Amino acid sequence: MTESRWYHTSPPAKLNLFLELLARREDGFHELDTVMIAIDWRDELRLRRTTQPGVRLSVDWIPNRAAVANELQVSEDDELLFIPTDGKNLVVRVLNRLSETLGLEGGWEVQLNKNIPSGAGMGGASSDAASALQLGWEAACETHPEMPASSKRELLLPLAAEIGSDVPFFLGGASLLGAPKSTEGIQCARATGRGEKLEFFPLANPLHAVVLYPAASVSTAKVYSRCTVPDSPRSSDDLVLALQGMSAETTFSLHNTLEAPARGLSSRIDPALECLSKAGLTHCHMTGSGSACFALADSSQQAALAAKTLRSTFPGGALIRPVMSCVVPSEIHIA
Ligand SMILES: C[C@@](CO)(OP(=O)(O)O)[C@H](O)COP(=O)(O)OP(=O)(O)OC[C@H]1O[C@@H](n2ccc(N)nc2=O)[C@H](O)[C@@H]1O
Ligand SMILES: Nc1ncnc2c1ncn2[C@@H]1O[C@H](COP(=O)(O)OP(=O)(O)O)[C@@H](O)[C@H]1O
Repeated sequence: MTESRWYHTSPPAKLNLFLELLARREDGFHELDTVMIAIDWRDELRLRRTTQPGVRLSVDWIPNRAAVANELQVSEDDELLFIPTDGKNLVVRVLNRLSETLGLEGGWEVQLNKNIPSGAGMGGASSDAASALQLGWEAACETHPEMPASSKRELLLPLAAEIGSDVPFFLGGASLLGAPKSTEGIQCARATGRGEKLEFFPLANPLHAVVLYPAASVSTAKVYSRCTVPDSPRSSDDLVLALQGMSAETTFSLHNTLEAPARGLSSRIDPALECLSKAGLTHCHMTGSGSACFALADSSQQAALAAKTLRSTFPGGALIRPVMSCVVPSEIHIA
């Protein structure tokens, strides 16, 4: 077995523009209707195949742990900065499963540099896992040229869904069908089921936003456990049409049913929503199971200015960034 070259990409985060519970399932999960966009707040992931078995993962923060701790106003060993490097990391888990599925000898060397806050409702772990799947496939094809490219979709999609509800979203749509990237322009998806059943669609216009992570970790399981399925769930139909520029309505509304229970679990979400609203931004909501919140801006300039103002006015530690919608999956480069 030979070693491969280094493959790298920049896993994007996501925002849930809409999230509604439809039913509680027998397996303890909920049937969802959610609309997700990928945003250009990115981790950095590099990997190669090695002759040594197992997954050797090293993790650091961008630009460095001390700078991120300072921005969050926490110590460098605070729980907020903890990222597992063992089998609890979804990157390790997905590469072990890929090796098993493809019957690969040897192992993997991985470098993960975090930018996306962990446990923020921004899908950082799920996105890293999807990128590791994509890079792992490319590296495996280099050392095993006999692998049929046609089997990529039927092999990777089930693995992604097994690792987490949001992982399939970050694999993207057309790219798994082998369509050339340029024909994609896909930046949004409606997800149902646990979140793994996806309908990708193009945004009529790029979305600009400010994301504010208020230095608080919220347990996804606890948030869901405090939710009740509404008698008449809202539908994302109108939003999906509006995002594609296919609605007669000039305005649209966003919604996240996990927001209320999450606000009861963390006192940092209300001030985040309030400050985003006072910064002249619209559609202020929490993403996913939180604690990160976002608000839409009319342009990248308005988003940059609002983020700058918020960094000087928001009380306590936070990561505050202007962001823009982007395509999934992210570009793969070979070093
Ligand atoms: C909330 C969302 C919204 O996009 O993302 P994040 O906020 O985590 O980014 C997802 O539904 C996160 O899905 P997933 O990645 O599977 O959540 P996990 O952390 O694996 O699940 C933790 C727990 O959340 C509950 N859960 C999760 C997904 C789902 N559709 N229904 C649920 O009830 C289950 O109790 C599960 O055991
Ligand atoms: N690659 C990873 N990056 C960040 N957190 C990870 C990763 N792999 C596993 N985790 C664990 O997953 C949880 C956070 O997952 P993450 O996707 O960042 O949260 P959310 O889905 O709420 O945005 C934490 O418990 C963290 O320890």
